[in-house]
Order: sequence, then structure tokens, then C-alpha cells
Amino acid sequence: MKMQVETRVRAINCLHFINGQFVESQNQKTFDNINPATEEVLGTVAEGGKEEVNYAVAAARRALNGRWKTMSIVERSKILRRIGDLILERQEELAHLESMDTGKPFSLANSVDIPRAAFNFHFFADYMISVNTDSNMQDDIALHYTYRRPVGVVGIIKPWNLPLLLLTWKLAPCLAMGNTAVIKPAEWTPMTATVLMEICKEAGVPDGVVNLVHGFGPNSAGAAISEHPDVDAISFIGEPRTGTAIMKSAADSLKKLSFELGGKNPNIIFADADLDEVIETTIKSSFVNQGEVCLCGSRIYVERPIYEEFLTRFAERVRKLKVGHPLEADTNVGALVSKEHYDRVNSYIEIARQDGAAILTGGKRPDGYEKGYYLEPTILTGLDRNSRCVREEIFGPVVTVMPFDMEEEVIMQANDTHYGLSATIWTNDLRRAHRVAHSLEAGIIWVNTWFLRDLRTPFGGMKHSGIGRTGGMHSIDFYSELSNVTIKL
Ligand SMILES: NC(=O)c1ccc[n+]([C@@H]2O[C@H](COP(=O)([O-])OP(=O)(O)OC[C@H]3O[C@@H](n4cnc5c(N)ncnc54)[C@H](O)[C@@H]3O)[C@@H](O)[C@H]2O)c1
Ligand SMILES: O=C/C=C/C=C(\O)C(=O)O
Repeated sequence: MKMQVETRVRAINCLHFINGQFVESQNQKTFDNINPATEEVLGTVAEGGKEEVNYAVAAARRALNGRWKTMSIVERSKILRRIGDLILERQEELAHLESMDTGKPFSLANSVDIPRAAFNFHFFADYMISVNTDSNMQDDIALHYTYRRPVGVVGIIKPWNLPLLLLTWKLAPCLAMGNTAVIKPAEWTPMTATVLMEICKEAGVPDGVVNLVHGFGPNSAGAAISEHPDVDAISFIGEPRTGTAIMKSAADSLKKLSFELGGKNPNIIFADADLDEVIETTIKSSFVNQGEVCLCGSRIYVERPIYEEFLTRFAERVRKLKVGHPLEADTNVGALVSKEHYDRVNSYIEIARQDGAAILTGGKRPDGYEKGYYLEPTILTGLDRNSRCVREEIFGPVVTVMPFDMEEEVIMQANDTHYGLSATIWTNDLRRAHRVAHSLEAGIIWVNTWFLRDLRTPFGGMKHSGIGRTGGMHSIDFYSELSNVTIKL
């Protein structure tokens, strides 16, 4: 391994964090945390279940009515700000841990994941103190006003692709509104969430306000949180079928739910777009984070007059991407997160072959890597719209490219999916941009850009891609209960 980023950061063993203390499981059970870049064991993770979740939920319930409740909004906002500051103070360490856990390039974790995790706290620290409530005078009869209170104990269940970024995206507004939390990180990526618990404690979050239980989903910590009668709300990010399971088990206690689920996002490129810009951004929207981003544009539709030129130039650029060890400074694409996921992504390449696809680039391990879950960025063409590679979320460095002739036709194909998370449109025709944007069934639509975020804007998916929106006031709404008080005058 050449040009490896200098690091003294060591992987950590991960314990639960309950009521302000790091603890083992009652039965001391653990599982191994594997480095996807080397297949070596990074460390151990405490394996929690019902018992640990019960203990964490009880601590969170008690903490709701403790110092956290009486603390002024300004004091709580300062604590959130301090968490953001401490994340930045430990940025390199966190970026290393995130890179080791997920297989993503260190450079990406250090420039995107960790700074954004800090910003999630800084943003909501400021936002929370600017939130107004309504009041209405009803003639001379009555004064109505609203106030917000916390929802209560919130279960936060996370995926593995952007572990700290996505955890903080939920935890910051959850704490801002005075809730307490029981967090379940993804089993494959437990390290940065564990460090975040240390940071929360150091920043002054009272014991019991944030709790972390490691473990798996079904019959494990995840299920124990979603079925727990004393958890008031669940904030979940992950696959649609996990969302279904969580919704079923949350039904008995009628929990409030926020779901951010998968995507099979269309990237629609019209012939009048600026092709240089299209290619540069499409490289990112296809392959950043090994394509393991829910927002990745995995179905690329190109208007016929530029189809061949796009394919040639796109493939040329993709072949130049460096697939390699996440800690090498020039790596663009690291390792997929786990053996299980790697096998799953590869199985789609096999399906593509059987369906008669042309594999324009990639489709195999890069030369020189015998260990680690590496896959070259893969471009598939010639697939029928009914191929599973066009219909199902692959969540890896694999895109399909298809030509189109008519605007109506591409809109129909783009919407021909159960998913509805995001979409990208490339055109310089203003009217067409609006027209197509309004026709697409997606919660997040970008025109001539991708993943350009403003944390005040609504974020989330329709159809099987999610329930509800987060961001700005939408997050405040989910993490609070609004009461209206009417005073007769
Ligand atoms: N829309 C978004 O914002 C967004 C963001 C990131 C990832 N995602 C989606 O997440 C998926 C990839 O993540 P993943 O593979 O970790 O998802 P996953 O659904 O397999 O797991 C997510 C979490 O749920 C837990 N879990 C699994 N089964 C459970 C159960 N029965 N009860 C309770 N918890 C359970 C897991 O342990 C994990 O912590 C993709 O579909 C991706 O598109 C969506
Ligand atoms: O993999 C999914 C990426 C989600 C991104 C966000 O939730 C965000 O940018 O707020």
C-alpha cells in the first residue's frame, strides 16, 4: 500500500452507552467488527438485546424529567454547539474510524461525513432558538397560542453507509427539542457512534439523555427498540422492507414514525445540457462512497442525440477512477461495506450478464486486490426496463445507462418504480426543467446539480422511499408535539 495516509488512530472496541456509562452486555456477548478493506478483525462490539434496550429506555424515560427538562433553551443550544465543536476537534480521528468501518476513502470521510456531522449539530443549535410558535386573537373572544413539548423517548435506528452523518442528522434535532434517545447503529459500522457518546458526555449532555445499544436488527436490539412500549417515536433510515418490519412492531404502541428509505434514482440528461458538467457530476452521483448513497443516480437516461458521446466520455472518466485502499491518498472508490453486501452487489452483475447487458466498464475486482471487498465502478447498458438491475436498488458502484427520445417517455420510465427518493435533471431549457421536475415522483429533485444540500429544506422520499420529511421546520415538527391553548377573554 503506497501513499497511505499517516495514521496513529486505532480501531476501538465498542461498548453500549447507557445512563452515561459505557457498559458490556449483561451476558457479555460480543461480535467481531470486520475491516472491509482488509477482511481483518478491527475489534469487538457488545451485542445487545432486549435486556440492554430495556435498561436504556428506562434511563431515557427518567432523563426526560430530569435536568434536561428544566434546562433553558439557550443552555441546551450551547450543549449542541459544543458537540459540533468537539466533533471538529476530533475530525481526523473520527474520519479514520469511519473509513476503517465502512471502507469509504478517508479523504471523503474527512471532507464530507465528519464536517457535515458537526454542521448538523451547529445548524440545529442555531435553528432551535429561532423557532417561533403561533398565536391568534379570535376577535375579542379568545386568545389561542401554541407551544411545543418533546415527543418523549425516541428510538434512532441507523444504516451503515454514512454512519455519523446520518446519526447526527437525526440526533441533533431530537436533542434540540428536548427529547431523549436510544440509538442503534448499524452492526457493520459501530465505531463513530460510540465516540459520539463520549463527545456528548464531555459536552454536558446529562446522563440518560443519549443512550446507545449495539446489536443486530431482527430478534435483537433493533427489534427490541421498535417494539418497546415505552418508546414514543422511531426515526429510521434503512431499507424499505426493514421499514415495513419496524412499522408492524411499532403499531401496537402507535409510535410516531419518520422513515428515510431506499432509492432507485433517475438521472435524466437532455441533449442541451453542458456535457462537461454532466460528466463530472455524474461521476459523483454514480460512484461516490462506492455508490452506497441512497441519493445516487443509479438509472441514467440520456437523450439519444448525445447518448454515444456521453457513454464514451463517461466510460473514459470512470476508467480513470482509482479503486483502492481507503487510506491511500489518491483513492476515489474504496471497499464495499461487508462480504454480505459485496456478494449481493456482485449478484446483480451476474443478473445483468444473464439479462444480456453490455458491461462497459468494471464488473470485476480490481487487479492486485485479493483481500477486501473491492469492485470496479460498473456501467451497464443494453438492459430492458424490466431487468432487476433497472428496477431494484443495488446500492453499490453499478449504474445502468439507457437512451430516450421523448420527454414524456423518460418521465414515464423515471416514475416506473416503487421508489421516489430523488431525481436529477440536466437541461438548460428553463421551462422544461420546471415541467419535468413537477412530473417526477420524487421528494428531492435537483436541476443541473446533485446532492446540493441546504439543511432548512425538506428532505425525504415518497412511495416506498420514506414517510415524512426532515430538515429545518420539518425536523422540529417530527421531534415535538404541538399543543394549542385557548384562553377565553
Ligand atoms: N433515504 C435516506 O435518507 C437513506 C439514507 C441512507 C440509507 N438509506 C437506505 O438504507 C439502506 C442501506 O442501509 P442498511 O442495509 O443498513 O439498511 P437495513 O434496513 O438493513 O438496516 C438499517 C438498520 O435497521 C436495523 N434493522 C434491521 N432489521 C430490523 C428490524 N427488524 N427491526 C429493527 N431494526 C432493524 C439494522 O440493524 C440497521 O441498524 C438502503 O436501502 C439505502 O437506500 C436511505
Ligand atoms: O445515503 C443517504 C444520504 C442521505 C443524506 C442526508 O440525509 C442528508 O444530506 O441530510
